[in-house]
Amino acid sequence: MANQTLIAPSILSADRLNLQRDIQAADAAGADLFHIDLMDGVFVPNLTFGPDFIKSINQITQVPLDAHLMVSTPENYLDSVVAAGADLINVHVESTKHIYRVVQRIQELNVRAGVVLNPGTSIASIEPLLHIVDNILVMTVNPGFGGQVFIAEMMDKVSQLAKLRTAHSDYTYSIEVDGGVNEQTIKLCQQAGANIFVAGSYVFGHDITQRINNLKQALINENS
Ligand SMILES: O=C(CO)[C@@H](O)[C@H](O)COP(=O)(O)O
Ligand SMILES: [Fe+2]
Repeated sequence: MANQTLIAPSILSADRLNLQRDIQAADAAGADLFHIDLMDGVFVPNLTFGPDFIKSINQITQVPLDAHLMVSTPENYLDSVVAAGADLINVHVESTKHIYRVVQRIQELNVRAGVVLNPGTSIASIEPLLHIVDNILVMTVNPGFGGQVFIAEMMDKVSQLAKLRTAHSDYTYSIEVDGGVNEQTIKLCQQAGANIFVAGSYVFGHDITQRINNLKQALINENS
């Protein structure tokens, strides 16, 4: 996962009444990771899924699961999210008083630990964590909802994180982007240095196979 290029469909935009159908279509189309947004209505003004939902998804796919925790005091959910089958857990810096401890706890549970930067959160806020985190998720929209417009200014943050990793041999994090990713914006993200690409409304509610192919193709074309 560290340097692998991964397409991560965000379940938030899948059809809730046909979730299994949508997930299995994305799985068959070559989804590399499923991104699951947990929102508690406190850290962000929206309510979504809990750990039981992750467990259900885990039962219908072999694709690894990325839990994006938009909850206050995420430490209360770590054990249950791991037990539910998450392979990567991303936690917002502002959601806990003890971000270092939260990262350590996720890693103790043998799961990859990521920190999330909101559009208004700087790299400086996670500087003491850069040598221990497995992933950094750069929000390219404000957290809480799918279908928002990509904030291109966040590409500076992505490229700075990529440069810092090159300059420090002990920094091994992957770089993930989340929000407003489509067949155009994914190219900007890749050029800036991201390698995990979350896409919700671009993938679901459309021809899922075609949309995942478009994202992969955009990356292939960038490489060639
Ligand atoms: O975390 C979030 C939103 O808070 C995302 O994961 C969204 O689900 C992305 O949706 P799109 O912007 O791709 O529609
Ligand atoms: Fe997300």
